[in-house]
Amino acid sequence: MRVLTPELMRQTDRTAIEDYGFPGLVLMEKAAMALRDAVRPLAQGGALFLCGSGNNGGDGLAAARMLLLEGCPVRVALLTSAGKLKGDARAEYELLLRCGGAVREIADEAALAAFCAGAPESVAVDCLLGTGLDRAVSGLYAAAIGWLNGQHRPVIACDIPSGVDGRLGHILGCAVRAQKTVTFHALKSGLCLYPGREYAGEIVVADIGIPPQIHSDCPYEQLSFEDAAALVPKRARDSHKGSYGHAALICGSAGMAGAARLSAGGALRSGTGLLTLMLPGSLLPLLNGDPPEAMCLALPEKDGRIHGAAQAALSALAGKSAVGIGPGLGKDCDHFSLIRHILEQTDIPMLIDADGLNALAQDPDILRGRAAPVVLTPHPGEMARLCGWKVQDILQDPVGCAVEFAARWGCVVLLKGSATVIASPEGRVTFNATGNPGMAAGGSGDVLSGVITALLGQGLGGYDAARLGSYVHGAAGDLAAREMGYHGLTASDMHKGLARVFARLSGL
Ligand SMILES: NC(=O)C1=CN([C@@H]2O[C@H](COP(=O)(O)OP(=O)(O)OC[C@H]3O[C@@H](n4cnc5c(N)ncnc54)[C@H](O)[C@@H]3O)[C@@H](O)[C@H]2O)[C@H](O)CC1
Ligand SMILES: [K+]
Repeated sequence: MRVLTPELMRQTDRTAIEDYGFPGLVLMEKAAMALRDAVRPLAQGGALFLCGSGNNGGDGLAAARMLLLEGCPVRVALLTSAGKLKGDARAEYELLLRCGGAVREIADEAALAAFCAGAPESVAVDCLLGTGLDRAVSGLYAAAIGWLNGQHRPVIACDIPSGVDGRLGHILGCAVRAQKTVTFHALKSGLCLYPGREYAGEIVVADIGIPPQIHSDCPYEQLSFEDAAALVPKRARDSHKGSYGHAALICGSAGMAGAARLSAGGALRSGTGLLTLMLPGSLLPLLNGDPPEAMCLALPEKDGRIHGAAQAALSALAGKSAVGIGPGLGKDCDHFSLIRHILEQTDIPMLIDADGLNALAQDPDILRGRAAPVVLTPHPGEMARLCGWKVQDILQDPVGCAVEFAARWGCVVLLKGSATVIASPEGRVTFNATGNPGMAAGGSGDVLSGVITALLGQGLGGYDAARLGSYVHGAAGDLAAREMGYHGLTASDMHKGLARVFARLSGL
């Protein structure tokens, strides 16, 4: 599913109008119909529209007319003088008046308060600001947003909740908290990132007739269920365990044997044909053959951590189809050399997580020039150590950070967060839409490492393994949360969820 920035949306709009000859008013009418359809079921007691000075307001004026003509009581406030309306918004204003509607021009906060006081309508519609938002909201618009957020009837947002930056999802001053957002033609990146995503409520993407081929090369996307299903490795009836790869996980240390088990469960529930855990030998009695499906190999260790193990690991990696390194590894000065040896001396697709990333941060230059896929799965703190950005700056612009690092070092970056983003070396970006706050707990990332390593081992490219892995991991957490809730959800609960998600994606 495509995701656009406001800038790309404006270009798309312009191409549809100027190159294809779509009248702008036709697009606005289609947008208004989709908005009307979302408002209608809630408008038994009438609908109150708050409209701004641009085309977002124009959509609202058109939707108000459509509902009025259906017999629905509507009241419309315009937060500018009608004389200042331009183009299609002006045309919609005149149509509304000719169809018997009334529009109250609101010049100040007192007029707004008088208009809104005791409003009888059962739904409010936010058509104040859309993709044209270009500065922090203040004054009259801020008062209107404050009123919408302070009252109890549901709010439907037109295109994007007013005050949410359509690109980065930031709140510019203040923003509308909507129950539902009807967005046009494509998702906007600001609706995929927090806090914008939360302010939007349920999101509906409405087709307004713009040909899909315009900007079909747009680099941003979000996996729908169907997109994810198409990426799942297919299984032929006449296949065997060798057909689905042999994944290796280099993981675990004294006190963190559980990470190895969690990661192993992630790989085993994601279709790997075979799995070998490579661990400090002292951990083997602790694991005690659990999980039974995994083979175990003891690596040299020091103080409970893998140490001096490069040669042993390299020979054990012969014949493996993917390697994941990091879960529960602990910090050891020797890990950097282990990672460098694997990067330089194998062509096995590789995932690096957790303390593997902290080791890599010593010199990410060792990533350069590797032909086989490398997937990094940092959280913002690990990302900061890797790239030198401040955590705060990464949180402000996770896409910019992930894209820059992925392009610079030729790897796939899966930057974790409430909205995980995955960037490819070529500049493609997937926003992950699955997952929930219950997954913000220790061990969740270990499971993800296992999932992605298993997918790499089954032949998926780095970008597809990371984005499908992120999708199924989040969806497994969502399934588990239905049973366990957010507070009681543990990483182990996600293993069975993974199996169920893959079953659904495979049509079973
Ligand atoms: N293909 C489409 O996407 C279509 C989109 N439509 C709708 O049009 C808006 C975008 O319209 P635009 O006129 O470009 O911008 P806005 O209506 O969002 O607002 C512009 C208006 O507001 C002023 N402004 C900007 N920031 C602020 C602020 N903080 N406070 C007050 N005023 C502000 C700015 O100066 C302009 O005057 C899109 O979202 C869709 O809803 C079409 O109708 C159909 C096709
Ligand atoms: K809006």
